[in-house]
Amino acid sequence: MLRRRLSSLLLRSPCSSSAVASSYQQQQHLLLPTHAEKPPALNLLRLFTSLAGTDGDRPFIAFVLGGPGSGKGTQCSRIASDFGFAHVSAGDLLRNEIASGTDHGEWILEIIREGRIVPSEITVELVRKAIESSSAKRVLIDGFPRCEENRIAFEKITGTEPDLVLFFDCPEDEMVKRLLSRNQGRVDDNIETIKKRLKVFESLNLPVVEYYSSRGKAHKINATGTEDEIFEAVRKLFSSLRL
Ligand SMILES: Nc1ncnc2c1ncn2[C@@H]1O[C@H](COP(=O)(O)OP(=O)(O)OP(=O)(O)O)[C@@H](O)[C@H]1O
Ligand SMILES: O=c1ccn([C@@H]2O[C@H](COP(=O)(O)O)[C@@H](O)[C@H]2O)c(=O)[nH]1
Ligand SMILES: [Mg+2]
Repeated sequence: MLRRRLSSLLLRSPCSSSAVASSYQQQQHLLLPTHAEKPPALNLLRLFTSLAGTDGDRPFIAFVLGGPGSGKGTQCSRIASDFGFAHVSAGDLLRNEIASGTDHGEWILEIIREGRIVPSEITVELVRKAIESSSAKRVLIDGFPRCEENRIAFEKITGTEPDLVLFFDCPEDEMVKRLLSRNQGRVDDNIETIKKRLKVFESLNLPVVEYYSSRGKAHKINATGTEDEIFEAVRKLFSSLRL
């Protein structure tokens, strides 16, 4: 019974459970996975090894959000080296799944190629495992949660909330310019996919930032200017934290 209830919670299409998502679906339904894209079955019970109960011991968790190309990865590397954080990039975890030829790899690749969001039962599990296997006392989660449904699933499954949410605020034209000159061979760094990622960002990622803003957890950083200039603002914020 419990298992059935939890399965229905987790196996819903990504970001289709909230009011935000359903209005988004009406506008942008082509960007969402179809029923046929339901992932191969996972051992759902494994997902309920939560971080809850270890709350006192759990690391300080910072979610790092921002549009595609806003500089999340670049700034996370610098925070990691200057402030002793482990850097967990949800996008990298998914790309590792593709590269290591897992059961879900091809299916994940298609979703990324189309700029859509991988279902929570995949990403929450990857992120949770990465946090649990890290010995760091401070962890940056880069590029997750991507939508309200991701956020709710993470909080339910891990029994915890982030301590801090960093939001890199960058104009669209600057993000597009950066992505088109990134040159890392990513399947999603082409103008068609970038346009889709920007729509997903605005419709689905931003509500997560708004949610955490309303809880007083989100800190907006102006992500224009040089990497050094942006890091100065980041450094100020992290220096003011009691970590
Ligand atoms: N302040 C900056 N000015 C100019 N270019 C930058 C700046 N910060 C990062 N870049 C470059 O822009 C590109 C995108 O940066 P980065 O990979 O850090 O973004 P991201 O937010 O992680 O993107 P994605 O969501 O696609 O993973 C990279 O080539 C990076 O070197
Ligand atoms: O939580 C996540 C994180 C990422 N994705 C998918 O991966 C790509 C690339 O992510 P980056 O953070 O830009 O590296 C993203 O566009 C999504 O398709 C995801 O679904 N869920
Ligand atoms: Mg990145």
